[in-house]
Amino acid sequence: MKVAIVGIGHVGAALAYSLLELETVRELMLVGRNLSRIEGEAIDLRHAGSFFAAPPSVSYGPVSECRDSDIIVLCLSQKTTSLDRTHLAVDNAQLFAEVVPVLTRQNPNSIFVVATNPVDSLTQLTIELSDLPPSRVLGAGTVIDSCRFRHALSDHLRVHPDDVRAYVLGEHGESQFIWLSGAAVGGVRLEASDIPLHVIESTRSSGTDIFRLKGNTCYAIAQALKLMVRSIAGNRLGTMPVSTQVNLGTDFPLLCLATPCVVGRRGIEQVLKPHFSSEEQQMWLTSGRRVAATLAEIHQSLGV
Ligand SMILES: NC(=O)c1ccc[n+]([C@@H]2O[C@H](COP(=O)([O-])OP(=O)(O)OC[C@H]3O[C@@H](n4cnc5c(N)ncnc54)[C@H](O)[C@@H]3O)[C@@H](O)[C@H]2O)c1
Repeated sequence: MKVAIVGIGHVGAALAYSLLELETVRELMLVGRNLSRIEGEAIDLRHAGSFFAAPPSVSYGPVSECRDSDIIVLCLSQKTTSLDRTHLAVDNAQLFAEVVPVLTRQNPNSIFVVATNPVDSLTQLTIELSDLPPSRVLGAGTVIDSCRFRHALSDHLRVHPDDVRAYVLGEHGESQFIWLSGAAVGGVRLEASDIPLHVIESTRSSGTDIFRLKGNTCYAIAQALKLMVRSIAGNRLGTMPVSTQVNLGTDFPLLCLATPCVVGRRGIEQVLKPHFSSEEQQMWLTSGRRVAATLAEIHQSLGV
Protein backbone atom coordinates (compact mmCIF):
# COMPACT_ATOMS: atom_id res chain seq x y z
CA MET A 1 0.00 0.00 0.00
CA LYS A 2 1.30 3.46 -0.89
CA VAL A 3 0.72 6.32 1.54
CA ALA A 4 1.51 9.93 0.57
CA ILE A 5 1.79 12.65 3.21
CA VAL A 6 1.27 16.15 1.83
CA GLY A 7 2.88 18.87 3.97
CA ILE A 8 5.98 17.73 5.84
CA GLY A 9 5.96 20.07 8.81
CA HIS A 10 5.72 19.04 12.45
CA VAL A 11 2.66 16.81 11.98
CA GLY A 12 3.65 15.35 8.59
CA ALA A 13 7.17 14.47 9.74
CA ALA A 14 5.98 12.88 13.01
CA LEU A 15 3.41 10.85 11.06
CA ALA A 16 6.03 9.74 8.50
CA TYR A 17 8.25 8.48 11.31
CA SER A 18 5.41 6.64 13.01
CA LEU A 19 4.39 4.91 9.75
CA LEU A 20 7.84 3.26 9.46
CA GLU A 21 6.62 0.48 11.74
CA LEU A 22 3.34 -0.23 9.89
CA GLU A 23 4.05 -3.29 7.79
CA THR A 24 0.94 -2.78 5.64
CA VAL A 25 2.55 0.42 4.30
CA ARG A 26 5.07 -0.56 1.64
CA GLU A 27 5.69 2.85 0.04
CA LEU A 28 5.77 6.20 1.77
CA MET A 29 5.94 9.43 -0.23
CA LEU A 30 6.73 12.79 1.34
CA VAL A 31 5.08 15.57 -0.65
CA GLY A 32 6.04 19.20 -0.17
CA ARG A 33 7.12 22.48 -1.69
CA ASN A 34 10.58 22.81 -0.19
CA LEU A 35 12.32 19.96 -2.02
CA SER A 36 15.67 20.13 -0.23
CA ARG A 37 13.88 20.01 3.14
CA ILE A 38 11.82 16.94 2.20
CA GLU A 39 14.84 15.25 0.61
CA GLY A 40 16.59 15.62 3.98
CA GLU A 41 13.54 14.19 5.78
CA ALA A 42 13.41 11.25 3.33
CA ILE A 43 17.09 10.35 3.84
CA ASP A 44 16.76 10.62 7.62
CA LEU A 45 13.66 8.38 7.55
CA ARG A 46 15.40 5.77 5.36
CA HIS A 47 18.18 5.58 7.93
CA ALA A 48 15.62 5.32 10.76
CA GLY A 49 13.84 2.59 8.79
CA SER A 50 16.84 0.30 9.12
CA PHE A 51 15.92 -0.06 12.82
CA PHE A 52 12.44 -1.42 11.93
CA ALA A 53 11.51 -4.96 10.82
CA ALA A 54 10.00 -4.20 7.40
CA PRO A 55 10.12 -0.46 6.70
CA PRO A 56 8.49 1.02 3.59
CA SER A 57 10.51 2.58 0.79
CA VAL A 58 10.59 6.37 1.23
CA SER A 59 10.37 8.76 -1.73
CA TYR A 60 9.70 12.48 -1.96
CA GLY A 61 8.55 15.06 -4.48
CA PRO A 62 6.18 17.91 -5.30
CA VAL A 63 2.40 17.55 -5.60
CA SER A 64 2.78 17.18 -9.40
CA GLU A 65 4.68 13.90 -8.85
CA CYS A 66 2.34 12.38 -6.29
CA ARG A 67 0.59 9.56 -8.17
CA ASP A 68 -1.15 6.23 -7.57
CA SER A 69 -1.38 6.52 -3.80
CA ASP A 70 -3.84 4.39 -1.86
CA ILE A 71 -4.03 6.85 1.02
CA ILE A 72 -3.20 10.57 1.00
CA VAL A 73 -2.88 12.36 4.34
CA LEU A 74 -3.26 16.14 4.08
CA CYS A 75 -1.10 17.95 6.67
CA LEU A 76 -0.21 21.01 4.60
CA SER A 77 -0.85 24.32 6.28
CA GLN A 78 -0.10 27.99 6.38
CA LYS A 79 1.79 29.10 9.48
CA THR A 80 -0.27 30.36 12.37
CA THR A 81 0.38 31.89 15.76
CA SER A 82 -3.32 31.98 16.62
CA LEU A 83 -4.78 29.62 19.22
CA ASP A 84 -8.11 29.65 17.35
CA ARG A 85 -8.09 26.88 14.71
CA THR A 86 -10.74 28.66 12.62
CA HIS A 87 -8.33 31.54 11.94
CA LEU A 88 -6.56 29.23 9.49
CA ALA A 89 -9.73 28.58 7.50
CA VAL A 90 -9.42 30.96 4.56
CA ASP A 91 -5.67 30.55 4.02
CA ASN A 92 -5.75 26.78 4.26
CA ALA A 93 -8.85 26.57 2.04
CA GLN A 94 -6.81 28.36 -0.63
CA LEU A 95 -4.04 25.74 -0.33
CA PHE A 96 -6.62 22.96 -0.59
CA ALA A 97 -8.18 24.57 -3.68
CA GLU A 98 -4.74 24.42 -5.32
CA VAL A 99 -3.74 20.86 -4.43
CA VAL A 100 -6.86 18.69 -3.91
CA PRO A 101 -8.09 18.73 -7.56
CA VAL A 102 -4.56 17.84 -8.78
CA LEU A 103 -4.16 15.07 -6.21
CA THR A 104 -7.58 13.61 -7.03
CA ARG A 105 -6.76 13.48 -10.74
CA GLN A 106 -3.41 11.81 -10.19
CA ASN A 107 -4.58 9.42 -7.46
CA PRO A 108 -8.03 8.32 -8.60
CA ASN A 109 -8.33 5.41 -6.14
CA SER A 110 -7.05 7.15 -3.05
CA ILE A 111 -8.70 7.60 0.31
CA PHE A 112 -8.10 11.13 1.66
CA VAL A 113 -7.35 11.69 5.35
CA VAL A 114 -7.47 15.34 6.47
CA ALA A 115 -5.43 16.63 9.43
CA THR A 116 -5.19 20.33 8.52
CA ASN A 117 -7.21 22.78 10.63
CA PRO A 118 -9.96 23.73 10.83
CA VAL A 119 -10.32 20.04 10.17
CA ASP A 120 -14.12 19.66 9.95
CA SER A 121 -14.60 22.45 7.40
CA LEU A 122 -11.58 21.33 5.37
CA THR A 123 -12.84 17.73 5.29
CA GLN A 124 -16.09 19.00 3.77
CA LEU A 125 -14.14 21.22 1.37
CA THR A 126 -12.04 18.20 0.30
CA ILE A 127 -15.24 16.28 -0.52
CA GLU A 128 -16.43 19.23 -2.61
CA LEU A 129 -13.12 19.85 -4.40
CA SER A 130 -12.46 16.18 -5.14
CA ASP A 131 -16.03 15.20 -5.99
CA LEU A 132 -15.32 11.88 -4.26
CA PRO A 133 -17.98 9.95 -2.36
CA PRO A 134 -17.94 11.22 1.27
CA SER A 135 -16.93 7.74 2.46
CA ARG A 136 -13.51 8.24 0.84
CA VAL A 137 -12.68 11.46 2.69
CA LEU A 138 -12.22 11.38 6.45
CA GLY A 139 -10.99 14.03 8.84
CA ALA A 140 -8.99 13.45 12.02
CA GLY A 141 -12.07 14.79 13.85
CA THR A 142 -11.97 14.27 17.59
CA VAL A 143 -9.79 11.14 17.63
CA ILE A 144 -7.15 13.20 19.44
CA ASP A 145 -9.63 14.91 21.79
CA SER A 146 -11.10 11.50 22.71
CA CYS A 147 -7.59 10.26 23.45
CA ARG A 148 -6.96 13.30 25.67
CA PHE A 149 -10.23 12.70 27.53
CA ARG A 150 -9.47 9.01 28.07
CA HIS A 151 -5.97 9.89 29.24
CA ALA A 152 -7.17 12.52 31.77
CA LEU A 153 -10.07 10.40 33.05
CA SER A 154 -8.00 7.24 33.36
CA ASP A 155 -5.48 9.20 35.44
CA HIS A 156 -8.28 10.43 37.69
CA LEU A 157 -9.99 7.02 38.04
CA ARG A 158 -6.71 5.08 38.14
CA VAL A 159 -7.64 2.66 35.33
CA HIS A 160 -5.87 1.96 32.04
CA PRO A 161 -6.92 4.40 29.23
CA ASP A 162 -7.94 1.37 27.06
CA ASP A 163 -10.68 0.57 29.57
CA VAL A 164 -12.25 4.02 29.26
CA ARG A 165 -14.74 3.65 26.40
CA ALA A 166 -15.69 7.23 25.66
CA TYR A 167 -15.79 9.65 22.76
CA VAL A 168 -15.53 13.38 22.41
CA LEU A 169 -17.77 14.30 19.45
CA GLY A 170 -18.79 17.28 17.32
CA GLU A 171 -16.36 19.95 16.18
CA HIS A 172 -12.60 19.58 16.66
CA GLY A 173 -12.66 22.95 18.43
CA GLU A 174 -14.42 25.00 21.06
CA SER A 175 -17.86 23.35 20.77
CA GLN A 176 -16.69 19.72 21.08
CA PHE A 177 -18.48 17.74 23.81
CA ILE A 178 -18.08 14.51 25.74
CA TRP A 179 -20.73 11.99 24.68
CA LEU A 180 -21.51 11.13 28.28
CA SER A 181 -24.61 9.01 27.64
CA GLY A 182 -22.47 6.66 25.51
CA ALA A 183 -19.45 6.48 27.86
CA ALA A 184 -18.44 3.55 30.06
CA VAL A 185 -15.46 2.46 32.17
CA GLY A 186 -14.94 -1.28 32.49
CA GLY A 187 -18.47 -1.78 31.13
CA VAL A 188 -20.06 0.47 33.80
CA ARG A 189 -21.84 3.57 32.47
CA LEU A 190 -20.25 6.87 33.37
CA GLU A 191 -22.30 9.49 35.21
CA ALA A 192 -21.63 13.24 34.99
CA SER A 193 -20.58 13.16 38.66
CA ASP A 194 -17.74 10.71 37.78
CA ILE A 195 -16.03 13.35 35.65
CA PRO A 196 -14.36 16.21 37.52
CA LEU A 197 -14.29 19.64 35.92
CA HIS A 198 -10.51 19.61 35.49
CA VAL A 199 -10.81 16.53 33.22
CA ILE A 200 -13.37 18.29 31.01
CA GLU A 201 -11.30 21.46 30.92
CA SER A 202 -8.03 19.72 30.13
CA THR A 203 -9.71 17.73 27.32
CA ARG A 204 -10.87 20.94 25.69
CA SER A 205 -7.79 23.06 26.32
CA SER A 206 -4.78 20.73 26.20
CA GLY A 207 -4.29 21.17 22.43
CA THR A 208 -4.05 24.94 22.80
CA ASP A 209 -2.04 24.59 26.03
CA ILE A 210 0.59 22.52 24.21
CA PHE A 211 0.53 24.97 21.29
CA ARG A 212 1.13 27.85 23.71
CA LEU A 213 4.09 26.01 25.24
CA LYS A 214 5.88 24.62 22.17
CA GLY A 215 4.27 26.27 19.14
CA ASN A 216 2.77 23.10 17.65
CA THR A 217 1.33 19.70 18.57
CA CYS A 218 2.61 16.71 16.65
CA TYR A 219 3.17 13.38 18.42
CA ALA A 220 -0.36 12.60 19.62
CA ILE A 221 -1.96 13.75 16.35
CA ALA A 222 0.57 11.61 14.46
CA GLN A 223 -0.56 8.59 16.50
CA ALA A 224 -4.22 9.46 15.83
CA LEU A 225 -3.52 9.65 12.08
CA LYS A 226 -1.53 6.42 12.23
CA LEU A 227 -4.55 4.73 13.86
CA MET A 228 -6.69 5.87 10.92
CA VAL A 229 -4.10 4.79 8.30
CA ARG A 230 -3.66 1.42 10.03
CA SER A 231 -7.41 0.79 10.03
CA ILE A 232 -7.67 1.64 6.31
CA ALA A 233 -4.49 -0.15 5.17
CA GLY A 234 -5.19 -3.31 7.19
CA ASN A 235 -8.99 -3.16 6.72
CA ARG A 236 -9.22 -3.43 10.51
CA LEU A 237 -12.72 -1.93 10.74
CA GLY A 238 -11.79 0.03 13.87
CA THR A 239 -14.40 2.42 15.29
CA MET A 240 -13.18 5.96 15.86
CA PRO A 241 -14.65 9.50 15.99
CA VAL A 242 -13.52 10.77 12.61
CA SER A 243 -14.95 13.79 10.84
CA THR A 244 -17.47 12.72 8.23
CA GLN A 245 -20.30 14.30 6.26
CA VAL A 246 -23.52 14.50 8.24
CA ASN A 247 -26.96 15.78 7.36
CA LEU A 248 -28.22 18.03 10.16
CA GLY A 249 -31.46 18.98 8.43
CA THR A 250 -32.74 21.70 6.16
CA ASP A 251 -31.31 24.57 8.22
CA PHE A 252 -27.77 23.36 7.56
CA PRO A 253 -25.57 22.84 4.51
CA LEU A 254 -23.88 19.44 4.17
CA LEU A 255 -20.93 19.58 6.53
CA CYS A 256 -18.54 17.35 8.44
CA LEU A 257 -18.48 16.66 12.18
CA ALA A 258 -16.84 13.98 14.30
CA THR A 259 -19.06 11.01 15.02
CA PRO A 260 -18.14 7.35 15.63
CA CYS A 261 -17.37 5.63 12.31
CA VAL A 262 -16.12 2.21 11.26
CA VAL A 263 -12.93 2.72 9.22
CA GLY A 264 -11.66 0.14 6.72
CA ARG A 265 -10.21 -0.36 3.26
CA ARG A 266 -12.99 1.65 1.58
CA GLY A 267 -12.58 4.55 4.01
CA ILE A 268 -15.68 5.10 6.12
CA GLU A 269 -17.44 1.75 6.05
CA GLN A 270 -20.23 2.74 8.43
CA VAL A 271 -21.35 5.93 10.15
CA LEU A 272 -22.73 4.94 13.55
CA LYS A 273 -25.71 6.87 14.88
CA PRO A 274 -25.18 7.85 18.51
CA HIS A 275 -28.26 8.19 20.75
CA PHE A 276 -27.90 11.66 22.23
CA SER A 277 -29.59 13.06 25.32
CA SER A 278 -31.46 16.31 24.59
CA GLU A 279 -28.55 18.33 26.00
CA GLU A 280 -26.07 16.43 23.79
CA GLN A 281 -28.32 17.00 20.77
CA GLN A 282 -28.13 20.76 21.43
CA MET A 283 -24.32 20.61 21.69
CA TRP A 284 -24.18 18.59 18.45
CA LEU A 285 -26.20 21.29 16.66
CA THR A 286 -24.01 24.03 18.16
CA SER A 287 -20.99 22.28 16.66
CA GLY A 288 -22.87 22.12 13.35
CA ARG A 289 -23.60 25.86 13.47
CA ARG A 290 -19.95 26.70 14.12
CA VAL A 291 -18.70 24.53 11.27
CA ALA A 292 -21.41 25.90 8.95
CA ALA A 293 -20.22 29.46 9.73
CA THR A 294 -16.59 28.61 8.96
CA LEU A 295 -17.61 26.81 5.80
CA ALA A 296 -19.61 29.85 4.65
CA GLU A 297 -16.51 32.00 5.16
CA ILE A 298 -14.45 29.51 3.10
CA HIS A 299 -17.02 29.35 0.29
CA GLN A 300 -17.15 33.14 0.15
CA SER A 301 -13.36 33.45 0.02
CA LEU A 302 -13.13 30.89 -2.81
CA GLY A 303 -16.14 32.36 -4.62
CA VAL A 304 -17.99 29.01 -4.70
N1 LIG B 1 -6.64 17.71 13.36
C1 LIG B 1 -5.88 17.78 14.44
O1 LIG B 1 -6.22 17.19 15.46
C2 LIG B 1 -4.59 18.55 14.37
C3 LIG B 1 -3.63 18.46 15.39
C4 LIG B 1 -2.43 19.19 15.24
C5 LIG B 1 -2.22 20.00 14.11
N2 LIG B 1 -3.21 20.06 13.17
C6 LIG B 1 -3.07 20.89 11.97
O2 LIG B 1 -2.18 20.26 11.07
C7 LIG B 1 -1.63 21.23 10.20
C8 LIG B 1 -0.11 21.06 10.13
O3 LIG B 1 0.47 21.42 11.37
P1 LIG B 1 2.07 21.54 11.51
O4 LIG B 1 2.33 21.85 12.92
O5 LIG B 1 2.70 20.35 10.87
O6 LIG B 1 2.33 22.83 10.59
P2 LIG B 1 3.73 23.23 9.90
O7 LIG B 1 3.64 24.67 9.62
O8 LIG B 1 4.85 22.71 10.72
O9 LIG B 1 3.71 22.39 8.54
C9 LIG B 1 2.92 22.70 7.44
C10 LIG B 1 3.67 22.24 6.22
O10 LIG B 1 2.84 22.38 5.07
C11 LIG B 1 3.70 22.70 3.99
N3 LIG B 1 2.93 23.26 2.87
C12 LIG B 1 2.31 24.46 2.80
N4 LIG B 1 1.76 24.61 1.59
C13 LIG B 1 2.02 23.47 0.89
C14 LIG B 1 1.69 23.02 -0.41
N5 LIG B 1 0.99 23.78 -1.27
N6 LIG B 1 2.12 21.80 -0.80
C15 LIG B 1 2.83 21.03 0.05
N7 LIG B 1 3.17 21.40 1.30
C16 LIG B 1 2.76 22.61 1.72
C17 LIG B 1 4.69 23.71 4.59
O11 LIG B 1 5.84 23.83 3.79
C18 LIG B 1 4.96 23.04 5.95
O12 LIG B 1 6.05 22.14 5.86
C19 LIG B 1 -2.06 22.60 10.78
O13 LIG B 1 -3.17 23.08 10.05
C20 LIG B 1 -2.46 22.26 12.20
O14 LIG B 1 -3.39 23.19 12.73
C21 LIG B 1 -4.36 19.35 13.27
